[in-house]
Amino acid sequence: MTEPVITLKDATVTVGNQTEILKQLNLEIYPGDFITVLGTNGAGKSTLFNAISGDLALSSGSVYHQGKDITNLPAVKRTAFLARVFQDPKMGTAPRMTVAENLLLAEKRGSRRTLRNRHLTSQKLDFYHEITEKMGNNLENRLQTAAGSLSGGQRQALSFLMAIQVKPELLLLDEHTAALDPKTSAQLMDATNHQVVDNHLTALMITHNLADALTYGNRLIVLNAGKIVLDVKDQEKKDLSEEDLLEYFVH
Ligand SMILES: Nc1ncnc2c1ncn2[C@@H]1O[C@H](COP(=O)(O)OP(=O)(O)OP(=O)(O)O)[C@@H](O)[C@H]1O
Repeated sequence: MTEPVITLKDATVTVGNQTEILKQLNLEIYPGDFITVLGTNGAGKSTLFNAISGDLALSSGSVYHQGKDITNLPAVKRTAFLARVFQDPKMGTAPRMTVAENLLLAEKRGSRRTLRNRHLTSQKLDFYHEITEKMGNNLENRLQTAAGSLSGGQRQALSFLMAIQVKPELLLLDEHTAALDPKTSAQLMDATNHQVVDNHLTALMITHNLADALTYGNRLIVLNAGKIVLDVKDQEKKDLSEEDLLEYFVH
C-alpha cells in the first residue's frame, strides 16, 4: 500500500491555560493529494499547517513523514521536504533582489540561502522565462525587476514558483490568493491548479472561497474547533454543493 507523505496521529496543540486548538487530529496525506482546507476563523487551519511544518510543537500525538516519526524534527529541517506559500505577498521573496535572483536563491531549498557560487547564466534565465511565463501574469517580462516592485499577484506567483522550484514532497498553500483582488486571485488560482496537476504535486490549500474549495483538488477537509469534521474525496467531493458545505461551518 502507498505510504502517506505525512501522517498526523492524535495531533494535539495546547496553548495558554490548556486551551486545545488542535484536538487529537488524525490525517493521512497521500502522494498526489490536492486537499482544499476549509473552516471558520479560528477553526485551526493555520495551526494544522504549523503542526505539519514544525512551527508549532505538538502537546501530544505524533507527526510522521513517509512513516518516520518527525514529531521532534525542527521546522528548519522539515524544509528539506516541504514548502509553504503565505497569504502576505511580502513573505517568501527577497524584496531588493530581482525576480531572477529570487528564483536562483530558491534552487537549494532546505540548505543555506546564499547566492555565493551561484550565477545567473543565460540558460538559467531562459529557464526562468519559461517557468514564469506559465504563471500567465507577465512575470516573464520582469525577471530583472526587484521583487519588491512587483504587483501583489506577480509577487505571489513568484513566491509560488520559489516554493516549487525544488519539487517539495508537500506544498502548503496558506490562503495564498486571499490578499489579491478577485480577478488576480482567480488567475493565480488557475495557474496554481495547472502547476499542481502538471507537476504531480501533493498539496494542502487553505481557502475561504467555497467555490475554489469545490472546484480544485481531489479531496476536501473542513476543520471546526480543532477537529476535522468532513474529509471527502473524488466523486464524494464532486457531489458536494456550497450549501452542503455550509452545514459544517458551525461556530
Ligand atoms: N500561538 C498561539 N497561541 C495562542 N493561541 C493561538 C496560537 N495560534 C493560534 N491560536 C488560536 O487558536 C485558534 C486557531 O487559530 P488558527 O490560526 O489555526 O485558525 P484558522 O482556522 O487558521 O483561522 P483564520 O481563518 O482566521 O486564519 C484561534 O482561536 C487562535 O486565536
